[in-house]
Amino acid sequence: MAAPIAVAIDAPEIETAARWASAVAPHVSTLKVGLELYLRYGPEIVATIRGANKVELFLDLKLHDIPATVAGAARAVARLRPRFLTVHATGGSDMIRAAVEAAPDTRIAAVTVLTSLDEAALEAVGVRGPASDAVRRLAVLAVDAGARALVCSPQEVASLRAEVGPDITLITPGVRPAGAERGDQARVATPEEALAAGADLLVIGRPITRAPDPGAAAAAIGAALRRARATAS
Ligand SMILES: O=C(O)c1cc(=O)[nH]c(=O)n1[C@@H]1O[C@H](COP(=O)(O)O)[C@@H](O)[C@H]1O
Repeated sequence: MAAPIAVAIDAPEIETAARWASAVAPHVSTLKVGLELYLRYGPEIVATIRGANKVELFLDLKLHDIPATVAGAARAVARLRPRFLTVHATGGSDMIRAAVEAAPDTRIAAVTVLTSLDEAALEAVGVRGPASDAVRRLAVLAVDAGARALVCSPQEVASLRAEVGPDITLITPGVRPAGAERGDQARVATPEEALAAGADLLVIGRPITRAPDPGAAAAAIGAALRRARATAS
């Protein structure tokens, strides 16, 4: 079974993206296309990434605007039939609901607090207290507005699961295998920790795509997750 991993295909050009996609697709459930590729290539990149790869598509555009504009944007990309589409939860209830209504066949995933932000960075933008408090507040707001998926760091997954129940898909970037470079991620955990905490889908980019052999890196993390699952059950 493909591992519950969304590989972030954050490449500067389409040829590299296609190479990464075909290398990792046999090992993972999902491929994620984000702003870097979508803003350069638009729907063409979605067709390329899907190509012959049997994977779900995660379109990570992190929409954040007034409700009417987000509705229009969500409608524009809904025809690409992504499994997931991200919006920023801080856009508020009406904006999230507008996205949900505009893309009924897509799971709108509300990004709570970016995994690159630590407590000090949050305070600098006016959010006081632990990141987990803001994550919880935004998660409840997003689910009440109809979002069926949430993006948070692995550090908040266990408490969010208790808060929102089993039916909401919990997606965690900020995943770093032991010893991997953290880069710009602040709130991180290993793949095994994220899974044990209750994440449904782990977003992993550079630890896979920047490895000497991305296919082997994806396979190795997938195998580690299967071992962790077998030990836990
Ligand atoms: O929405 C996301 O996917 C996302 C939310 C978030 O809070 N943090 C975050 O890193 N991401 C995305 O997850 C991916 C993480 O990539 P790596 O840091 O290379 O593993 C990037 O494509 C980010 O855009």
